[in-house]
Amino acid sequence: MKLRGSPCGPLAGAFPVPGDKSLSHRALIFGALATGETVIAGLLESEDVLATAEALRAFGVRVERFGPGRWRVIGGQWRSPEAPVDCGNSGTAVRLLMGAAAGQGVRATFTGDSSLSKRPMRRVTGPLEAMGVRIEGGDRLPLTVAGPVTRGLAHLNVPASAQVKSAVLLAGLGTDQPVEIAEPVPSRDHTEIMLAEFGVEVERDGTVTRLGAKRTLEARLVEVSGDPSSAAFVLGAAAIVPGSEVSVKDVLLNPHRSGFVMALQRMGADLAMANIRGRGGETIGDVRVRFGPLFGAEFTAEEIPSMVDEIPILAVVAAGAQGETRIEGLDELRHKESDRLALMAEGLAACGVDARADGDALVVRGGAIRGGAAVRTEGDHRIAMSHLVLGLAAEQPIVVDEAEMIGTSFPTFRDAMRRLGAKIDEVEE
Ligand SMILES: O=C(O)C1=C[C@@H](OP(=O)(O)O)[C@@H](O)[C@H](O)C1
Ligand SMILES: C=C(OP(=O)(O)O)C(=O)O
Repeated sequence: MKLRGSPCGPLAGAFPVPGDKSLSHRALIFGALATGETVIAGLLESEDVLATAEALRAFGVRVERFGPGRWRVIGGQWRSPEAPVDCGNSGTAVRLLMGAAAGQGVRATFTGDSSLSKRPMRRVTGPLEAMGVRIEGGDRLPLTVAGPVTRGLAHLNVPASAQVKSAVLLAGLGTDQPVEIAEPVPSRDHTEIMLAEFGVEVERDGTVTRLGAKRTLEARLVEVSGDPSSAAFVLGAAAIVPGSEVSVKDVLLNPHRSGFVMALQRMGADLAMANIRGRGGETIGDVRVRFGPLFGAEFTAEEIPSMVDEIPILAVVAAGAQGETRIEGLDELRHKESDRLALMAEGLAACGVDARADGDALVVRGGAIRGGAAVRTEGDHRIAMSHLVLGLAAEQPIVVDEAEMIGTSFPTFRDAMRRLGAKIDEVEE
């Protein structure tokens, strides 16, 4: 399905964004490792998260939906699935499940779609192998992981990856040996926070995270807050469509996830945060953005992990700003659902924006956005949503070639945007 984002009037409204994808995967997996019945409210029911739910069933775990966003997971000992476990498009699903399965001492073969099958996995299987886990396969799926974990590990998490850190911590639940991870640049810490909520002893000492003696989980209630990576499309659109004013409610504001909000502020956006509070060990709140003048800015490699999935929409915001924006340290973007660095430079340029990749940096010079182009997404949800938002602020509509994949992270994107006044519609073929 092709979608078109067209120039439109001001966006206005307030709404709660759907549940956070990172928290949703973790709530299901941790519930599956816990003793007792975990109840989850606000789970993101996107394809990536549903892939995790289905995978857990293959491991013999009872996972049930009992209402919109309301799920029940009955944890216990996992069994080795006979058939390969298909993780679809989701890097988080496959990498966290490899670690968790190893820690449970089971054997499983993991597969994924064509995009996931191109993504590097050695970054996870390497550390798991060092923990005594048997691995069959190379750097790409399909791969077989066979527990048990027989050794502890001290791991240096470079490049900063929360998926690798999580896989090591989850595998570490299966041993009483020391397990620690050092991070020169911190990646998102939802695993550390949620494991502690589930009763695991997690010691955090500056840049080092260590598992303590208690490595068992007890079931609990998990309330999933709004996804800042989805909110970024809404806020980014409000920042560049003249006259807009939009608020997102109950969104996760963990400092390792709020890089995009900080970036908007640095670019001069009219932005306010309110109602900041704690929930389930995380910080959440509401964010309001009003259209106003934006200015180009520089972002360094150290800032990237706090907005790694938001770089495509940040590049779109940069297209609507005055002057040059330079975003450094984007090598990891080449290893996501697509080569996001190359596709953003290509898509923006096709829409008449002065944008280019410069080594592992993205350089965007803002100004009038011509649009009037069809853009290639290579099935990457964030590339699709970013260009649809760009179309709202362009002179001519922008068409994206494949929009189904938006369902992997933000299935209600089109409805949510349309309710705010955005013009996003299907292109008849
Ligand atoms: O742990 C997570 O939930 C995620 C970590 C990030 O990946 P890396 O760990 O590869 O940086 C991010 O890009 C992904 O969307 C979700
Ligand atoms: C990179 C992403 O997800 P994952 O790694 O889980 O596929 C994303 O959602 O942008």
